[in-house]
Amino acid sequence: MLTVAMPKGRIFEEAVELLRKAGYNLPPEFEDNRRLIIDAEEAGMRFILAKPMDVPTYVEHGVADIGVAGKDTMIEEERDVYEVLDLKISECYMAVAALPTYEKNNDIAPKVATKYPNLASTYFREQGEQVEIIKLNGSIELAPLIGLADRIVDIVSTGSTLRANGLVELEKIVPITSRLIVNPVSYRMKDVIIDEVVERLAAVIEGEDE
Ligand SMILES: Nc1ncnc2c1ncn2[C@@H]1O[C@H](COP(=O)(O)OP(=O)(O)OP(=O)(O)O)[C@@H](O)[C@H]1O
Ligand SMILES: O=P(O)(O)OC[C@H]1O[C@H](OP(=O)(O)OP(=O)(O)O)[C@H](O)[C@@H]1O
Repeated sequence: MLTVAMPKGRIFEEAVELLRKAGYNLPPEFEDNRRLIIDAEEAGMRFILAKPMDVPTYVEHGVADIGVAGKDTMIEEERDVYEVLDLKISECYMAVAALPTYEKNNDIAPKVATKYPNLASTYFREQGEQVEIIKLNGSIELAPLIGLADRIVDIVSTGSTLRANGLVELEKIVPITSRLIVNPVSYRMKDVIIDEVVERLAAVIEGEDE
C-alpha cells in the first residue's frame, strides 16, 4: 500500500482527475469531502486528505509516502522531501500587488501582508529591500484596503480578485503549479511502485501537453 497525502480544496479535484486518467481506480468515497482517510484498495493506495500547506509535513515525516503540493507550499515550507514531477495543475503565480496609489518611500520599511512569510522575506531580501512582513491566513487582498499593509504577496490566477478589489500587480515573483513529492526513505523502500506512479502520471501529463 502506498499512502498518498492529498490537499483538500482546489487542487484536490484536478489531482483526482489526473490519477483516474493514469488508470487508478478511485472509489466513490472521493466525492464525500468529509472523509479524511480513504482506502483505494484496487489502486493499492491509501489517501489522507490534508490542508494544502500541511502536505509536505506529512510526507517529510513519512506518514505519507508521496503527496501533491503546490510549488508555493514547497517554497514556503522547505521540507526535506523530493519533488519528482510537475503535475501542471492548479497553475497560478506569486506576485506583489498594491493599491494603484502606492508609492515606494525608501526611508520607511513598507509593510507586506502575506500568507507566505518565508517566500516573501526571501524575495525582498534578494531585491535588497527591507520590509516588515505581516502574516495573514487568507483574504490577503483586504490588507492594503484597510491600511494594514502597503503591499501584498499573494497568489494570482485570473487576476479577478486583484481587479475586484482595485489592486494592481507590481511584480511577478514565481510561477506555481502542483508537484508530486516523495519521502526520501519511502523512495528507497518502495522505489518500484513509486516510479510506476510517476511514469503513469507523466504519460498523462505529456499527452495533455500535446
Ligand atoms: N486562484 C488560484 N488558482 C489556481 N491555483 C491556486 C489558486 N489559489 C491557490 N492555488 C494553488 O492551490 C493550492 C491550495 O489552495 P487552496 O486555496 O485550495 O488552499 P488554501 O487557501 O491554502 O487552504 P485553506 O483555504 O483551506 O486554508 C495553493 O497552495 C496553490 O498552489
Ligand atoms: O487571480 P484569481 O483567479 O482571482 O485567484 C487569486 C486568489 O485565489 C486565492 O485565494 P483563495 O480563493 O484561495 O482564498 P484565500 O484568500 O482565503 O486564500 C489567492 O489567495 C487569491 O486571493
